[in-house]
Amino acid sequence: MSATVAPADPLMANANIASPMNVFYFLLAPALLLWFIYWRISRQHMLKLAEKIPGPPGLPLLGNALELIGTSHSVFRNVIEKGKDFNQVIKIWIGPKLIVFLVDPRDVELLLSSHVYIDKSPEYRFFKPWLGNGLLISTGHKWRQHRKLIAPTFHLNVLKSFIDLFNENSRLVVEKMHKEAGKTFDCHDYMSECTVEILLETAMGVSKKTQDQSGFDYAMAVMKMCDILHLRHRKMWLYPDLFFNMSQYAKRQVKLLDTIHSLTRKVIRNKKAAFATGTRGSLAETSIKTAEFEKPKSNVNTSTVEGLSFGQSANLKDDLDVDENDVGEKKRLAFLDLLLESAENGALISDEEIKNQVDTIMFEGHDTTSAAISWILLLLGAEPSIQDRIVEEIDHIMGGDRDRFPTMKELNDMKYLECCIKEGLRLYPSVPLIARKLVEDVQIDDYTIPAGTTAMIVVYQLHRDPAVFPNPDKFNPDNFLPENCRGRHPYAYIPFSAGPRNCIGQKFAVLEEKSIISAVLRKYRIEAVDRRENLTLLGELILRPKDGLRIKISRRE
Ligand code: HEM
Repeated sequence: MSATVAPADPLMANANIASPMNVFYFLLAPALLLWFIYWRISRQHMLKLAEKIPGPPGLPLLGNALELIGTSHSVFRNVIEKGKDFNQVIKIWIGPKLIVFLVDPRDVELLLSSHVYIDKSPEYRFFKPWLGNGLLISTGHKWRQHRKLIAPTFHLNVLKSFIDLFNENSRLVVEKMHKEAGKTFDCHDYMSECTVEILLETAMGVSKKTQDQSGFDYAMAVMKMCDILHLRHRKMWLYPDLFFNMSQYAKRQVKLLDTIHSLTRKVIRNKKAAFATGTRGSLAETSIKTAEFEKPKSNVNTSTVEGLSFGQSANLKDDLDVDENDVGEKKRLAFLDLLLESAENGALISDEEIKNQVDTIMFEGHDTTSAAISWILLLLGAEPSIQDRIVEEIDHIMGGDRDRFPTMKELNDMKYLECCIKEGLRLYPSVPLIARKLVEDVQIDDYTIPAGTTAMIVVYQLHRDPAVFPNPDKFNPDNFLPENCRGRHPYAYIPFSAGPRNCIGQKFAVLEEKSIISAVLRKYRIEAVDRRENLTLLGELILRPKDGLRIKISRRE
């Protein structure tokens, strides 16, 4: 028994001192010190260059982190206020992390038009459990390969086959909203459900009736998931997965992802089953059959269909503007049809990658558009004369028939409505911040921004530059009349980003918005209940107000 008590033998005592644990601790301290010295030296370049960039003073080690602690609203307000103080390039430190904000169109062009600075900032990794290696967050060869594959599935040639489904779902949401007539309600809930269901029936090609889960449940799970991701951005201690996984948020995330992924898994299962029987195209049924889209004469270039070009793509050709002659038969398939066909024909895309892309399109394709449409309904609700002008335009184009639904050509012709949509996205860009990780030093104005920095484009502020948009806070659709756009810097207005990583769904989004808004306005007069100046803005992944967007509707005679 006595042998198990404290060793009397000094040799045994020495053996304990040299136990593996003690050796580990003994070596850990110098290893950490060496690592710290190496880390400091490797950052000399960054620290030296960062010193020259203007920015608010910060605390040792923490930098400006304390200014970014708080509610989502206060953080967004701080970012916008700081931007006003400095106007051009501004740096802040969040602990060891250097962030540079850009709000000048020339600087934004330098970054976004480049094929070098295409990497998303490290915070996008929080999306991984949800979107895997989908288009939004992937980079390098995989991103290029998949972008090339997917971009043509949002070409106008494909979109024209969606018009009846856009119209059918617009009709349904107008019908659903009928029970709200005369009451105050949040229009965002309706728009979320409608935009999810449009995506299911168009890009995914399944019928919403065959999904067990409503578009609304999915949209709500997405919104709560975005809250968690945004919380991780704001709370530094939740950055490392180790700490996040121990928090209550990780458990909530697992449940939300289960709801989200169960919808996307079912979509793929349904579509695969149809595919196996040789069925291509959407499985959804529609009672609306609009007149066939007029096929353009062969010498007409469809690459810039007037009225559907936004920001940079209004002036430059990009991969979304593929000339009709370049688009092979295979590329005319809708999104999920094309992915399944590609997987069948070779190794371009695996099952897991298909799931990632479906999750990405379902998220990017509904949350952005539902926010944009809801903002516009609120803005129009405060401007009866602008509403009347849109309705006049619609009546003029559709011969005063408010019961039938517009063709693709008629949607294209709704130019004033388009100005309103553009103006809505100027004031309330669905994606208010775009972040890139700089993989190389970049010269911007008089400053060299070092590699390793996160470059943050503050779209919200860029769109409110009084030098570009006089009286920038006013809702003024005339800002987008052709004569007022002339000479405007192409990167001064970028709701869909710009350059090689711009939004692949922008034409889809504009057509969908036109279809829904024109359907709502044909039936209802809108009155804004919330005042813009009283709204608490959450500048999260998607720009939205804290308490929804409340309007009233009344039947239009
Ligand atoms: C009003 C509606 C929309 C707005 C304002 C919008 C805006 C944007 C912006 C700003 C980006 C760049 C994000 C970044 O670089 O961090 C983006 C990327 C993207 N968007 Fe949209 N979007 C909209 C609708 C859609 C729709 C309808 C789809 C698909 C159906 C879509 C699919 C995508 C995808 C896949 C990307 C990633 C592209 C890439 O990185 O190559 N978006 N969008």
